Amino acid sequence: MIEISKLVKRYGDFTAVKGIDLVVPRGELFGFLGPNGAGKTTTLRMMAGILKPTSGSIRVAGVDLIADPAGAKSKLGFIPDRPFIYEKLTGAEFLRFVAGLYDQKGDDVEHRARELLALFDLEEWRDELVESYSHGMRQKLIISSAFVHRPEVIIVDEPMVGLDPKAARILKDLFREYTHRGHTIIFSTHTLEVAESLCDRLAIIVHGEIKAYGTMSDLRQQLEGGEKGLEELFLRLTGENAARDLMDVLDA
Ligand SMILES: Nc1ncnc2c1ncn2[C@@H]1O[C@H](COP(=O)(O)OP(=O)(O)OP(=O)(O)O)[C@@H](O)[C@H]1O
Repeated sequence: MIEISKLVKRYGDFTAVKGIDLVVPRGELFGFLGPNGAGKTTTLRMMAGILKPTSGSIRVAGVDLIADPAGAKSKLGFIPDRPFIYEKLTGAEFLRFVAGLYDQKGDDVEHRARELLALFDLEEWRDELVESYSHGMRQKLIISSAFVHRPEVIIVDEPMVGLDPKAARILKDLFREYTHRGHTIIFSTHTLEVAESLCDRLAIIVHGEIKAYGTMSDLRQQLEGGEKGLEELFLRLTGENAARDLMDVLDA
């Protein structure tokens, strides 16, 4: 599980994240939604321990990320929105390398790496250098690397970007199975259908603040939305009339 309290991030005079409180329990699949620039990536990167908060606290599986970063990070996997992989490693070597960072090696790691590569149709490419991989293949490899050491919590920034429909479907199934087995996954997405169909609970972030939070039915109640879908709820929170207002300005 992950607990964040009064989390703030300032870049100079600009406050990107304005005191977020959130608890995501064990076994939950949690989604962050929000317009461009809302603060999703900043929040996820702080949760993953790769960006230092200005203030506030983060606990990962009970370990304080600021007081004990190595201890907290040992329980985490992170999938960034822009994958970085060493070009001169093969797919299999990269997975072995990442598992090694978590002090894991041997037959179990090899077995899990093989299964993950097979799941994402990368088996044939396992011994090829990453420099020859397409964007989608790199994305699938980086996703595999977050699962290979079986962390308690996985944090994912826009997981579906660049994946073909088959890989996107596999990833959704993997997320569901992984959380059903008691792990926690937190991800951001712009795909409302993905959020609606996949998340146990979700939060909508606007201008660095959580504006709505809970299950889909909680969100509908908070916004007095009746049976409205996520798209309408989202647009109501984030300003649905932007295009119409622009047309007025353009006098179209
Ligand atoms: N290194 C930085 N220096 C200054 N401002 C930054 C920096 N990184 C992010 N910001 C600002 O913080 C705000 C939040 O950015 P962030 O990337 O977290 O948004 P996001 O919700 O992930 O957006 P998107 O959906 O477009 O990816 C934005 O206004 C952005 O310009």
